Amino acid sequence: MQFSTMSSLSPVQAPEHILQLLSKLHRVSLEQEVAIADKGKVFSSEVLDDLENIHGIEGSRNAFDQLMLDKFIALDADKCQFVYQLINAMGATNVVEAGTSFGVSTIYLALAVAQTKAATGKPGIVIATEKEREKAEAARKYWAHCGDIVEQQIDLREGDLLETLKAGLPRVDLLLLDIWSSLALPTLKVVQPYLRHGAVVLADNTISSAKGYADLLSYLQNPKNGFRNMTLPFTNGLEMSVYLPGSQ
Ligand SMILES: C[S@@+](CC[C@H](N)C(=O)[O-])C[C@H]1O[C@@H](n2cnc3c(N)ncnc32)[C@H](O)[C@@H]1O
Repeated sequence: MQFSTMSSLSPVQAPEHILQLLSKLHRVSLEQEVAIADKGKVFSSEVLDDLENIHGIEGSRNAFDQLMLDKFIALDADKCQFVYQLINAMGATNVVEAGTSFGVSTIYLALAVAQTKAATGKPGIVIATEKEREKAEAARKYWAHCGDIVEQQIDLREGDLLETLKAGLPRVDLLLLDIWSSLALPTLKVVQPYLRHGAVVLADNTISSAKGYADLLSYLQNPKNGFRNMTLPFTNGLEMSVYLPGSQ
């Protein structure tokens, strides 16, 4: 199979049709966010606050879900490339993605896991999660367009991830939290028992959404929970924590 790189600055190696799809999907995602968010980027806690002013606490959650139903809210391309690099650097083969949407970041995770599996000979899987049936269906179509190299690496669990991640997880090398901020800590607590020593946990937008992530950040920063934590200076922040229980 012929592999190309996204651009001279991207580390991602994949067949040309996948790189073209990724560029297109990132573009659509950014256009959607500019159209609905004042800051040109969707931060779930801020959008929810705005909707609460219109619909009240009760109605805002439903209005938020409706608004997000056709939105990608994809992880930024540079962050996706970083996760791809990290998976290859760690030799990570078991990855959990909390929040899959239309499956853009998942494609990077799958491409990287295909490579680490080939390099290490270990088994592995990308466990993806999405509660909206329509989004899951669309994600599967994009992955099918990518082909076996992507499709075969993914176990998509449809439904509420606080339920779907409760059982059947392997020893997890990397957890990507790309989910509404209020769900990040509950998700981490579900996955934490499966994290291997040295596992990496990433969470998106932790600078811009520091308020929404207050509980997650204080949990990660409390040494008794086993994490060593830092904020990477990507746009809006990307939290990187390494799970090293017993070493504090
Ligand atoms: C920020 S988007 C994920 C974007 C994706 N990682 C990407 O880069 O393309 C978050 C997604 O999480 C989904 N989600 C929200 N709550 C969920 C839950 N309880 N269980 C599973 N998925 C959920 C939303 O429907 C939304 O599609």
